Amino acid sequence: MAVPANRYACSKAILGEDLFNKVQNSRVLVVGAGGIGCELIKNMVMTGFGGSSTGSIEVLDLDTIDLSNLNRQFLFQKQHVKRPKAVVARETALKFNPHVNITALHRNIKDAEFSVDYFKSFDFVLNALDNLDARRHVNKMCLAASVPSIESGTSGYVGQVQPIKKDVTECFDCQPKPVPKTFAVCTIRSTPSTAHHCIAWAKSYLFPQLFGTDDDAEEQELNDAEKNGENADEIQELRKEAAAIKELRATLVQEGAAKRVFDKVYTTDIHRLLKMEDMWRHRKPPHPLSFEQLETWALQQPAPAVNGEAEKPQGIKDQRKLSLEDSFELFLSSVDRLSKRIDPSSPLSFDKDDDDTLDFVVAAANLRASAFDIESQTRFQVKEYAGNIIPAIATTNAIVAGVLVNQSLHLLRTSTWPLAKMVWLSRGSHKVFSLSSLPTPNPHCSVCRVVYLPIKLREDITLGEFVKKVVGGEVGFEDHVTVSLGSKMLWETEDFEDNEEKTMSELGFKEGAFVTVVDDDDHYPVEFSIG
Ligand SMILES: Nc1ncnc2c1ncn2[C@@H]1O[C@H](COP(=O)(O)OP(=O)(O)OP(=O)(O)O)[C@@H](O)[C@H]1O
Ligand SMILES: [Zn+2]
Repeated sequence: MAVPANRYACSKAILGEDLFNKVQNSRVLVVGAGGIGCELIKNMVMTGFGGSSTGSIEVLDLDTIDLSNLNRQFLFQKQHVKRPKAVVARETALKFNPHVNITALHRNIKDAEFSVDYFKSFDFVLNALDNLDARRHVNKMCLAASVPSIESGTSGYVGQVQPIKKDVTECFDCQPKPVPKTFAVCTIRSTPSTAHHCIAWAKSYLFPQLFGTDDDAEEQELNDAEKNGENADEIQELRKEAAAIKELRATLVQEGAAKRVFDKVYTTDIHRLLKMEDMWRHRKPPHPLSFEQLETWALQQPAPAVNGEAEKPQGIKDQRKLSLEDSFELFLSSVDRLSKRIDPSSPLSFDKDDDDTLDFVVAAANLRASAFDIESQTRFQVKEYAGNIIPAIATTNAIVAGVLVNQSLHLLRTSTWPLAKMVWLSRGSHKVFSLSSLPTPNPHCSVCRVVYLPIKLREDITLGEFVKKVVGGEVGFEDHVTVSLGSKMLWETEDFEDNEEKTMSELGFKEGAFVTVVDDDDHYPVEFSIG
C-alpha cells in the first residue's frame, strides 16, 4: 500500500528530514502493552516509527486483555477481552497507521529465547512494564547487549522516564528501590489492630495455606521471625497452628469444609490466643465467633423471592458495608467455590480480578476484624488494599508515553545523547515536569559495573576446565575466584571440589543463563551470558 504523500508531513516538519529518517529506520522493542504501552504504541506509529522497510516496532506482552483494562488502555475494546494484549495493540495501531512494520509477541520477556543476541537486534528498548522483576531483567539484558533503553513508570498522578546507557548513565538498579512495607509476623497472626492487618492475614496467610502452593515458605517465615527476636513462645504456637491448617487443607474437598475452617480459625485459635494472657494485658482481647450462632441467623433469613431477587440493602454491591452475617455467608460460599476448584497440580493464587479469591479474602478478613473489634471493610476497600491498587490515571500514562517518545528522539539525534534527561512528572508543584541531567553510573552498582561477555559453552566442558581456561586464561583472574549461577555459588578457589569434574550443563548452566565470576582483586566482576 502506497504511503499517502502527506502522511508524515507534520512529523517531517517538526523533526526535520534527518531525524525523521532515523525515526523511520530504527528498530525498537516495546516491552509491555498496558497503560503506558498502549499510549506509546499509538504515539510511535503516528510519529513514523517502523515506517521504512528497515525500521520496525516489536511489541511484547505476556498478558491477555481484562475488562478492567478498558478504562485506560485505549487500543482495546470490549470485544477484545481475553485476547493477547500485544496482538490486539498491533491490530489497532495498524488502523491508526497501516504503513508501519509492527510485530507482536504474546510472551514473557524473561523467557530464555529473548537472549542477549535478541536484545542486540534492536537499536533501543522502551519499557512500559508494571513490575520490578521484569524491569530489572530488561535493564540487565540491555546492559549485557549494550543496547540503550528507556525505563518508565507511573503511579497515580506521578510518573518518571529514565534513559539508560551502559557506562554512560545510571542504570535502573544503580539506586536501591524502596522495599514494600511488611508487618511483623506476630502482628498479622496474633495481634491485628487494623483492617489492613486482617486483610494481609487473609490474603497472605490463610488463603495460601488453604488453597495455594503447599511449600516451606511459612516455616522459613517463622524461623526468620524467631531470629528477629519476635516472641518465641508465640512462634511455637504458630507452628502448631500451621500444622493443624495443613491437616484441614487435606479435607477441603469433603463435605463441611467451611465449618471446619471457620471453627479452627475463628473459634479454636481465638480461644488459644486468649490463653496467652500477657498478650492482652495492654491490648483489647479478641472474642471467638460461633458458627452455630451465625448459622441460626442465616437459616432465619427469608428465602429469595420467586423472581430470584431477595430484598437487597441499598448501595452498590462493592461499596456496601458488610455486616458480620454478610461476611459469614460470603465465607461459606467462597470456601465452597474455591474447594471445587482445588487441583493439586495447579494451586490457586490470589488475584484481585478473580471473584472467588477476592470474596474469600473479603469474608475472611472481615470475620477476623469482627473477632478483634476492628471495623469491617467494603469489598471495594479490600480489593484496593489486597490488590495493591494505586488508581491508574490515563492522563499520567499518556503524558509519560509522550515523554518516552520525546526522549527516544533525543536518543536518536546523536549517539552522545546531549539532550536526553531524566524526567519526573509530579503534582502539586508549579511545574508539571522536573528534569535533571542523566547521572553517571553508581560505581558500586552490582548490575552495570560489570563486564558482560557472551560465551558459547562446549557441551562437555567441566567447571574445573572453565575456571582454568576461561577465567584464569582468557579473563586473567588469577587469585581467589568465585563462580555463581544466579545467587547460587558453585565454585570458590580451594572449595566446592565436588563440582570441579562436573560439566557446566550438569550444574545448571544453560543457554540464556549468566555465569558470574568475581575475584579478590579490584577487577570488575564478569558475567558471561551463555548463548
Ligand atoms: N515479564 C513480562 N513480560 C512481558 N510483559 C509483561 C511482563 N511483566 C509485565 N508485563 C506487562 O506489562 C504491562 C504493564 O501494564 P500496566 O501497568 O497497565 O498493567 P496492567 O496489568 O495492564 O494493569 P493492572 O495491573 O492495573 O490490572 C501489562 O500489560 C503486563 O502484562
Ligand atoms: Zn547500575
